[in-house]
Amino acid sequence: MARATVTMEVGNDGVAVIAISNPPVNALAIPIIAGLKEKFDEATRRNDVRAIVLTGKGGRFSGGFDINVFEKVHKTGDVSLMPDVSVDLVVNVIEDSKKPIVAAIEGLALGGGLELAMGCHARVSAPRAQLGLPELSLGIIPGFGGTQRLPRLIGLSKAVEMMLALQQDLPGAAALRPERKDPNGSRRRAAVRYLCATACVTGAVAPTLGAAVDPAVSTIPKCAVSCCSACRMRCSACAILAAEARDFKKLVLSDTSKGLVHVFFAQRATSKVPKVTDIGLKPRPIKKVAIIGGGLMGSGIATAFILSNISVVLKEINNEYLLKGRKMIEANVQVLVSKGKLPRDKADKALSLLKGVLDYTEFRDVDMVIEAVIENISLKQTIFSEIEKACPSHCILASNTSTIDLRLVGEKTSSQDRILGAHFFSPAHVMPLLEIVRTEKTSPQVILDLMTVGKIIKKVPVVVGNCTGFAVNRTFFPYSQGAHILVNLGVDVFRIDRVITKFGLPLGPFQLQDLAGYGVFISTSKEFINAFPERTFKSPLIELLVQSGRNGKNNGKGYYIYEKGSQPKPDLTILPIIEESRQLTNIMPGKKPISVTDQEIVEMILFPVVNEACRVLEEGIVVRASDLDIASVLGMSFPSYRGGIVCWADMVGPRHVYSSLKKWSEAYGDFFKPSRYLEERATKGIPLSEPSSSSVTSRARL
Ligand SMILES: C[C@H](O)CC(=O)SCCNC(=O)CCNC(=O)[C@H](O)C(C)(C)COP(=O)(O)OP(=O)(O)OC[C@H]1O[C@@H](n2cnc3c(N)ncnc32)[C@H](O)[C@@H]1OP(=O)(O)O
Repeated sequence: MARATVTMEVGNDGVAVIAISNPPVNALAIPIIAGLKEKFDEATRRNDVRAIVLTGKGGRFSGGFDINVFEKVHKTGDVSLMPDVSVDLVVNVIEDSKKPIVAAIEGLALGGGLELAMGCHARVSAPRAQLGLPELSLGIIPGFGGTQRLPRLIGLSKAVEMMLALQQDLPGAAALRPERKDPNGSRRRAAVRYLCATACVTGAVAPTLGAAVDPAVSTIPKCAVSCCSACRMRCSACAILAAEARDFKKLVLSDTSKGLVHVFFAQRATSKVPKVTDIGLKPRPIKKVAIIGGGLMGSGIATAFILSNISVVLKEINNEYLLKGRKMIEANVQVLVSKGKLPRDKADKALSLLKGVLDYTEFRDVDMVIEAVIENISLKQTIFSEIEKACPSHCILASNTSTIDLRLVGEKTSSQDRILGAHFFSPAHVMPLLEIVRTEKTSPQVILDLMTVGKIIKKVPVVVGNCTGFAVNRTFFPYSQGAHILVNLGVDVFRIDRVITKFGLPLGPFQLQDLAGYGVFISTSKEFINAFPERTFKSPLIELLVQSGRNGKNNGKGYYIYEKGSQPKPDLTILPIIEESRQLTNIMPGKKPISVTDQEIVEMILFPVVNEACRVLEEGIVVRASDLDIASVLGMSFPSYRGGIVCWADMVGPRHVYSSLKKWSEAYGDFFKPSRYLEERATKGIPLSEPSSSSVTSRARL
């Protein structure tokens, strides 16, 4: 591993070039901060140094403060692990230096990296460099003076936009002109070449922070904005910097930051799959993809590929279906154009990469096929036998099934080594998760190829094992089951949805069922009842709703009424249907509705999900617990600031999860029965996320 160092070279012209070297992103690790102080002190002392340039090696200025330090603070609770950079280095050493200091920015200057640059007397930036203060995506505010210096340089409103990541790309040559005459003007003029940064300013990440939901999250924007306003009011510089540092440290210790930092590392860990990414394989290029089935999923998948410049052959069984598929793809692309996210010429180029077909002739030179037809085993088996013959021998044969065992899908072929699941989430061109399902026969090369092309189409691929519902749907199956139990125990449907959205999920379980359509609920329920009969609850509610002519959003009538142009409204005419369901299930103790708090509603719905996650972990369906976290955030929209399902359960405490489930299983049956894994971890006081001694190692060691 390359060593983190800071170097200094002094030229004959008297310019000292101080360079940060900490690949891959020149993060400001503790030794780097110490090294910077040392080199700046030396440059200040030396008589042969007349001016200083601060830069980063390897084409990147700096990706900011070392996020690993936050992780250590979260583990230890010791905030003193973070050095005082704001005053100690940026003000006392850099800003107050008698010698002019210029930051030379290439590649990226993010977070603390940009803050260092802003402490310099001037900045020179490559036009395409990525500048941003993305701290909010980690649950914190900038802590090295960024809330003060950025507004001075680019104005308050742009600065706030950047910090809140409301505006991802400011115009390319947006000059970051000083808002007012700077008191350090003489030193600035003395700088060798004073240029305002003419950079492509990018808030690096557009976090979905759910600020309206979590009080801890909403304090972040408040802190950032109040620090910026203080700057505007020209409060004393030291007082403001102290306030910024205090708020920064307070936020670092919050659960929100813990969750978001965990998600940052969890997402990156998904790229490391033992015996796939660490055995020297090189990904093969995927230039042409065939998609079978132009329905909602198939057309979404096709959209994702053409938008990333990959040619798609879309196969349907007749012209009518083909036309429907094409129209859906065109509509997907058009939405992006209308929202200003895609220029018209790029949209036309993408659509030109789409070719509709009714037979397999075009399959002769495709690199990958993704089957996206209805969930029917024999139909899928026939298709896989046909594509095995029609495609070249290197071609990857993938299925977008969300539940069917992949060994069955490929049973009638002799190509099991190149068969795997490519499970996209609806809408496939929008949702970022790609669940890659491998069987014990899938070759590592094929997994690596799909991971690579998955990233090209801007997905986050998570490799999982083969079982009913795979990792994500299996883990979250109890989500709707728990909600149905609660309703049949007498809890109000709309209250459940309200409580769950307040917790941070975008939709409650019943609105989600309305959105997905009841057919999906009925067919997946069947699969799970077959696979796990001892822990499924058979609610008659959906069938009663179907009998009453409802099919959710599809026909405008479900738990809610859907009318064009207005928000879904609770439909109180379903109350007698719910009553009928309660009569049939007859699970209310003493025939009276149970009384529960909002917290109990959340826990009775989400603890069974945690319980299933425990089984998924025990069976080794995922490589590491954090893969389930990222899958829950990106596939099921679990709030990222809670860190994902397992991380959240560890924060809540496995003991509490276990004892609650045990109590409910005694009162309401085996659906709540704690799994062996949960019981063992809760009893021994081991976090659910900790790898078992026999399982693969954690992110840090991979
Ligand atoms: C006090 C200050 O105000 C506080 C701060 O500065 S907080 C930090 C602010 N900076 C950030 O949030 C930037 C975070 N990083 C990123 O957004 C992206 O990594 C990037 C745009 C810099 C580069 O993206 P990309 O080229 O796709 O590489 P990516 O895979 O994300 O990262 C490469 C490696 O660098 C690591 N890394 C990136 N930024 C890091 C950071 N600031 N600290 C520590 N490690 C970092 C990643 O964990 C990854 O490690 P791995 O290879 O072991 O998994």
